Amino acid sequence: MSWLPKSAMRPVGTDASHTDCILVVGVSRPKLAVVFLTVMLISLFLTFHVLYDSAVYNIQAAQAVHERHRLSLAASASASSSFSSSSSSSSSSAAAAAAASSFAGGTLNANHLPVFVKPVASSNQLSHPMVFPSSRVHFPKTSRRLPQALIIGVRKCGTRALLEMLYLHPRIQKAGGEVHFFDRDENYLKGLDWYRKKMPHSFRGQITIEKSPSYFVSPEVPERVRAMNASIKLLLIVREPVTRAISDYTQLRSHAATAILPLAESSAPGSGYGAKLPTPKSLYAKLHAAHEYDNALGSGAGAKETLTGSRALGAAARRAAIGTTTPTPTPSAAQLAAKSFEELAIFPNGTVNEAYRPLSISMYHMHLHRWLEVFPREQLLVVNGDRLIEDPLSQLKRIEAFLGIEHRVRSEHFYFNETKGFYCLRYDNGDRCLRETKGRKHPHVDPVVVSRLRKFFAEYNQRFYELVGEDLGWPEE
Ligand SMILES: Nc1ncnc2c1ncn2[C@@H]1O[C@H](COP(=O)(O)OS(=O)(=O)O)[C@@H](OP(=O)(O)O)[C@H]1O
Repeated sequence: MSWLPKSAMRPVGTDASHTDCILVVGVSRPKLAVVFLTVMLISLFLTFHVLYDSAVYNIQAAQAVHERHRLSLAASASASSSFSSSSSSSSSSAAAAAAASSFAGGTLNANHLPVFVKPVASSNQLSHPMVFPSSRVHFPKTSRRLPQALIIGVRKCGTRALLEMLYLHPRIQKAGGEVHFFDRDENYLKGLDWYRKKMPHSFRGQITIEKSPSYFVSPEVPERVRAMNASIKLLLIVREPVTRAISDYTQLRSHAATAILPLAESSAPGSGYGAKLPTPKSLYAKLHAAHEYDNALGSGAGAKETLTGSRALGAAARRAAIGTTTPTPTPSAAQLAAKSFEELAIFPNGTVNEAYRPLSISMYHMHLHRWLEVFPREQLLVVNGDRLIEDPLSQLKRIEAFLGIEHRVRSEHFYFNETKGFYCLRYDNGDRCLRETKGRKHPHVDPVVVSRLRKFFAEYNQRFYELVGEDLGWPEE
């Protein structure tokens, strides 16, 4: 750029008395000017970036110190009052009711602040791990990532509680609902990109988890999961099989429908307890034939699981038409809903209706077998659902170790809610319990039937213990 000498300026027009003049500014080296301007813009951008950077860091650090402080207060309060449970639990349940849905309600809690916050050098040291040891905050981009871990089931064993409890950990991100990518063809055919878009945003280093309990019992799922990620970590939560079946029945009945396979009758005589155990293959063939029925039942939470009579009956009719099952008259959903668990689980001749869906899902060994044909045992962790109810922390510690993440979920994150009868979660922004569809009151079941079913399951359970290499100690009568 150069200034022209004064002589280069001349009056505009003929009237020299006017002072108007033209200043001509020329750029002698345009390329250099462009470079100069670019450098200016870049430094301007960097200045703003650093300012923004440090502002966000200060906010995060303040929040984390606050959270840490709050947790230590809560811990000391609970230690001193050793559970002011009844009053706090009722207020907590009110808070939970207000929270309306599941534990977290989808809001970010302080634990889910970016995990790269620099620790504060004080006694209030942040509990957030320092991923980047430098003195300034780094901003790794968030993106939607395919899950690195799956809760594959089992339905009614505490899959929702497990996911919400895991979400307490800052390294965990969860898919909000059940995606049913691998078990529903209409979703699977949409491809992995569709699935990825169903995942939450996560930071690098966080683990995304999805849960769809029907994955466990759907035959095509293990191969499909392996095709996506052969080293994925699998979480399987199980519960004492008879209790699980009763829970399943309770849920189905509460939706005014009850699961009974139309082909159940064909397996009635001599196929129940005391008869020769069916092979996993033959049992599985039956389940496979009833797969549509399973989908009609749904396997997720809440209303999705409602079995509409027409849909179930339609599936049964189609199967009958293509000859996959004995064409038996199908009772209406209302008739089924009116039946007791005892009637559905045990035939009048005293044998166990092993094709009754709530029972066949509880035959864990049969389903697990297929998973272990595809995945090595070390890639699967069996979580004890009964223990998760009584002592969630013990199970969460195992899972943290299995997932290779530091122990971050602490007893301060839980409190026992007397009203609900379950542990609820303590977030920085409030206490949350699972909604009322979790922890329903089970109907009274004749102890003779319970004992009969436990005997029936004893051998199946042994096979399951052998597969997982652990005895879960479920009662045998
Ligand atoms: N903390 C806490 N709060 C409430 N409920 C808890 C909790 N921990 C485990 N459970 C048990 O979870 C059972 C429901 O299991 P799922 O979430 O797998 O059900 S579903 O398949 O998704 O419908 C549910 O079964 P039911 O008691 O039969 O309703 C609970 O026993």
